[in-house]
Amino acid sequence: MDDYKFLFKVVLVGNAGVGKTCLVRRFTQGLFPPGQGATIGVDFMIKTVDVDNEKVKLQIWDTAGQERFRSITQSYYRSAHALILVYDISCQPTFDCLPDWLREIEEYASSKVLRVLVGNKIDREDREIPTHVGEEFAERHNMYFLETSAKEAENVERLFMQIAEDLMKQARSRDLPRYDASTTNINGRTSTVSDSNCCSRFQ
Ligand SMILES: Nc1nc2c(ncn2[C@@H]2O[C@H](COP(=O)(O)OP(=O)(O)OP(=O)(O)O)[C@@H](O)[C@H]2O)c(=O)[nH]1
Repeated sequence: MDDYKFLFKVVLVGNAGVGKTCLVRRFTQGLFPPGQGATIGVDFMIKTVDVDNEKVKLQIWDTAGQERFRSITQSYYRSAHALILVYDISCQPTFDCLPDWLREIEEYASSKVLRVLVGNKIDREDREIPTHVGEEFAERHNMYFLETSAKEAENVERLFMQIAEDLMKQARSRDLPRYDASTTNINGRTSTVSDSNCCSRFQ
């Protein structure tokens, strides 16, 4: 039976090739897929986890990093409870693009969205971005920070579990409205909420 107490929408963004799909696959299926093709548009996977003995369903949206899909992926920001912004610690340009991604997030996502910065591929030996540089960026922009390896399964479980715990805490303290699938529609109105701006997000 598909019973759960909370449903949260988590959206991954970041440059093409930083490992978004691999992070999602690692967490939801426990594998590191060989020869992963680029994501076309948006894909999603579901995983239900236990937090404090409650079932929390995470709907994880994996967006394409390629510029040509940007207008599609932007429409998914709006109803996100959490946004994971990913860069590749061995690829400086993916870090240099972070301010552009933040501008997108500011424009399209709720100001209350939980924002997480992730430096992926820490198994690689050709690191270009030191940990402290990622940390400082995250601190400056009020983001939670973690370095991961989808390949070696490092910190991946921790990343999503931390998000689930934080969102549950917020939901509990702010009495989050019941999630309604129709709220994922960017122009969607729902009868369950009175403020058309907030939908299933935190107030
Ligand atoms: N060494 C290493 N390689 C990784 C890791 N995560 C992903 N990769 C590799 O990076 C490449 C891109 O991974 P994807 O998960 O497809 O990247 P993406 O961010 O989803 O890319 P788009 O779908 O184009 O936006 C693949 O060749 C992966 O095998 C990691 O943690 N370590």
